[in-house]
Amino acid sequence: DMEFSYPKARRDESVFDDYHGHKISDPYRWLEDPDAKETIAFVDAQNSISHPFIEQCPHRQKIQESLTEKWNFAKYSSPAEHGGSYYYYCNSGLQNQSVLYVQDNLKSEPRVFLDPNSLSEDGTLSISGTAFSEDGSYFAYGLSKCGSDWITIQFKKAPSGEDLPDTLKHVKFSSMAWTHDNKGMFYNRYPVEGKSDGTETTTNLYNKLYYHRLGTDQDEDLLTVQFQNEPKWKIGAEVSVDGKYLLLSPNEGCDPVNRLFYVELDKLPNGITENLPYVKLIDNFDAQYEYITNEGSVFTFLTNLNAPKYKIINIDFQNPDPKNWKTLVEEDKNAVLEWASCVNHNKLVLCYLKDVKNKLYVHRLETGVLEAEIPLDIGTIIGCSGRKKSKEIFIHFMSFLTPGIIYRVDMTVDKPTPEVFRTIKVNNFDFSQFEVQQVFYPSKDGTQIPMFLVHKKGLVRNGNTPTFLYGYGGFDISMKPTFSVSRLVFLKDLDGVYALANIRGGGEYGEKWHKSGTHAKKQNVFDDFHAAAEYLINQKYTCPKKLVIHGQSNGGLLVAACINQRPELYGVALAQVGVMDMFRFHKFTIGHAWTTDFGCSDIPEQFEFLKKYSPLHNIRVPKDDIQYPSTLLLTADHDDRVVPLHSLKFIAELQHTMAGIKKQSNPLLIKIDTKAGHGRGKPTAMIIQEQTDMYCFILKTLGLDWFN
Ligand SMILES: O=C([C@@H]1CCCN1C(=O)CCCN1C(=O)NC(c2ccccc2)(c2ccccc2)C1=O)N1CCCC1
Repeated sequence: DMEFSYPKARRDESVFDDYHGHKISDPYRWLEDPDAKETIAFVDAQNSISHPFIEQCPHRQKIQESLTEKWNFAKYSSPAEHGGSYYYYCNSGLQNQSVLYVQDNLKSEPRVFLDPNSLSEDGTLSISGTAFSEDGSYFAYGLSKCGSDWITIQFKKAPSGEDLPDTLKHVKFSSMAWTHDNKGMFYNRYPVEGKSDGTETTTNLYNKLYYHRLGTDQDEDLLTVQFQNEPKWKIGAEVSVDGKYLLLSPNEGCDPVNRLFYVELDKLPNGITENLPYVKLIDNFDAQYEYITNEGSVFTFLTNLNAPKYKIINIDFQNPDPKNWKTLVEEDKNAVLEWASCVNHNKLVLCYLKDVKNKLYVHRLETGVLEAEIPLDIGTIIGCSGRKKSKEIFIHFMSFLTPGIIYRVDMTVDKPTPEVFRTIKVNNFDFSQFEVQQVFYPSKDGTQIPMFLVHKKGLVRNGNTPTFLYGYGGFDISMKPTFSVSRLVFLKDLDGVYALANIRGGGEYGEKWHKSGTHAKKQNVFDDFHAAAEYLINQKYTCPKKLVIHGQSNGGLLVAACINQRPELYGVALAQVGVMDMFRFHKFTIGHAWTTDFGCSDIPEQFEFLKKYSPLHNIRVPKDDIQYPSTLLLTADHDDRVVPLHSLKFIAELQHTMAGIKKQSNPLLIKIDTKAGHGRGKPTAMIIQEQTDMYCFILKTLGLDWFN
């Protein structure tokens, strides 16, 4: 094992903060300025030790070839009908970005409608957000550079694809809502203050809703809604299916809660103007109200009001008092209602998650009565396209060993049955040699936690199989079975086990499950993950040295907190774009929106529970002969969701703490990519490089040979 000499990073012991009487030093505060020469030098110095370690992997070439070859299969989205034409995404296999195609009908010759690959050499320009006008004659799309959350909105005529000159800048976390006269679109902007290319860390406050009239300049756009006394609020905007209402759903963080205001568009004396007058239908953050459809003034919402697993209610805007609200579909205590869609004028398609498996049902809109189940295999619905006026829907199904099946369902019949519209195929991969099982294991407090295991059939449990454990644990986000070709490399070529732990904080069992992994209960998330590792070890799947843990974003925080707490339990830790400084995260970009899960160090009792697990503030030399696992942090210079400073400060503190400690022979490294962001929109070439890097790190640190 190489004895590492880590780059020396200046420790400024003079920097500290007083948190409610606690003096907390922050010696790497200077790393919070991404443009400082010293920070750039630190990044280069770190890359200059992590690159060679990863590049010198003897199997790198074979790994890259194996990943590239398996990645090279055609990927499709469900088709969606707009203005009588059908649109769908397709990636022929190794294209950096998927291409949007249009065809006159489902059988006719497709034409390229929008090919993002033609817009940048290296594929770092990606589509982020799209919206067709009501009659399908205009198409708005957001373009993101290098994976930043900032987008520039541009427009095309549809279905011709002819470019229009309109360009909307300084857009982030935006709705895109057309008025049904096809004359313009509502969208969100943040105030302009300095650099905004995705490498800045400045906070995003005072989100505003504008209306853009097609054919005019952006500086003529109308500032239609803003909340000057609520800097954290973001304004979700939607136009109702009949075009008569603008629905405003302000939210102030990431909790599934929103207020609900509305504007009757055809009652505006002068049409759309600045400072639209809105009616406050629901003026609290007690619950979420997600618009499904409306019949006149009777609106149908998906809500978690007194229903942590969600239900469907009707609110008549003419009789808005909550005592007049009606439940259309009751909460199901045994399944989470994830989304609902109105199709074929009078049907509701409801998608449930039951023990982390999706189920689809059809109900009557008028009565809420169940009409039929749409039969599906065990797996995940990753997409559904169809609108109120559609007579058919397309469902995109996926699971660990199913790359994708797109079904068409005729919604005009009594018993809607899925017919295969398209099957996504992976060439020369024999899925029959693998199996998936779902197990339930007890966490520290006895809570039963679901976990998926994927591995070759006939696996011998000898306690020595390389195992890859993935988790997230927050923000009401559920980790569902999906297909990943890179995972198959691990299963096939390394004879490994892949484990997906559905730990608390996610949405797998609704709002109670989410809440039980937040604020003062965040430790439950880490306990659930430790317990997953212990289960895999006690059941003889693997041993600590062969156990790889991986998490991204909130999952990067999970991995970092877990190796601080139980370094002896894990062999390799991959913490990608993680949140590491729990005292300061709310100061940067959209970090203030995460206090709904994390809390905030400005509040004394919240500082107390953050202090207990904040990765940056809980690094210490493990006791006895225990050392930190082989650790690789990954981040990128255009990540403006979780700014890179989190990972830079964490690796600096970790290397400082363990430098010179003889027993720490496992490498503690970070890789900072350029022209990349938090993850969304990353081009295929960069994804393959990143997966190759991770596998090289795993192979080298697990001392594994490469089989294929
Ligand atoms: O990235 C994150 C967290 C987790 C999920 C979304 N997220 C975010 O930080 C999302 C930030 C931007 N954003 C909102 O603040 N509201 C969303 C939203 C979307 C999905 C879920 C929750 C909020 C929005 C709402 C309405 C209209 C437009 C946008 C949105 O995109 N984290 C990074 C690490 C910790 C949490």
